[in-house]
Amino acid sequence: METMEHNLAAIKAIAKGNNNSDWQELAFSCIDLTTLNSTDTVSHVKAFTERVNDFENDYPNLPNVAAICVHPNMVRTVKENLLDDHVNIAAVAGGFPCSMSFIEVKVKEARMAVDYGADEIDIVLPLWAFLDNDDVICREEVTTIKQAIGEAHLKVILETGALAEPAKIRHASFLAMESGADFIKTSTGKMNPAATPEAALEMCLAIRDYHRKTGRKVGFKPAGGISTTEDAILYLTIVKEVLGEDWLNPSLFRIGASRLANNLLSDLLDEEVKYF
Ligand SMILES: O=C[C@H](O)COP(=O)(O)O
Repeated sequence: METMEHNLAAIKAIAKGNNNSDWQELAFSCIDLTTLNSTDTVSHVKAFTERVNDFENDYPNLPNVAAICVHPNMVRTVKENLLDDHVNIAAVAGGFPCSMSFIEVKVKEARMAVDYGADEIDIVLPLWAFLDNDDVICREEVTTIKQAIGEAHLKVILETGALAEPAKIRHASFLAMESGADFIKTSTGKMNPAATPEAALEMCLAIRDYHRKTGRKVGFKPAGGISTTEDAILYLTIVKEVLGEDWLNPSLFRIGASRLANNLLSDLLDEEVKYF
């Protein structure tokens, strides 16, 4: 633990030096632009998608976000309206945010989201099983959903705020990766604490060790409560220092956030922007 805190202090110092327009642009291009409210409506999600469509024209010198992330019943609306085919559609599924449903329902929900157009599926590791040390159920659920969604990418949310101990975060990371996760993600954004640099560091160390063991590169997605440019640059810096340059792109790094994009844009353009 002492070593980790020491490493994090060093990484935080490096992150301060990384807060420049190149890194801010990179962070922006890795955003999963998220709307996951119980008040989301079809008209809201349509307007949200149209902002992403307009972005290329309005800011031709900037990259667009990596994906739009919505509830599964809103995938169809995004699919029908999204014009930029470089922007993916991500859906939370599998009984998000608590994973308290039947595996048959979770599989069906994830598969339906893909059928309506989702490229990426974000599920929550079944904490009700993990916290009882039932690794078998955790592996079965992740493996079954992964198989059901075919070519779509699977992100597994560990809800690190509920795990707290570094050893549990590491164990959950390995369970998810060994069961086929393409990304591991910190948090749902629906409980506190959400993403923390400590949890991110532990997860990146697990991704590094899993890669050394298997040769497979698993992506990392911090999410939940990330709203400032400084936060985003710190998570990018953790990834760079632990995993290296290969991970510094949207195919291996995402930031899930509902409030970050405007703040990054404001810092990039040096004026207050409320675009999304
Ligand atoms: O998956 C993404 C998170 O739900 C976003 O959380 P946030 O609304 O705190 O940014």
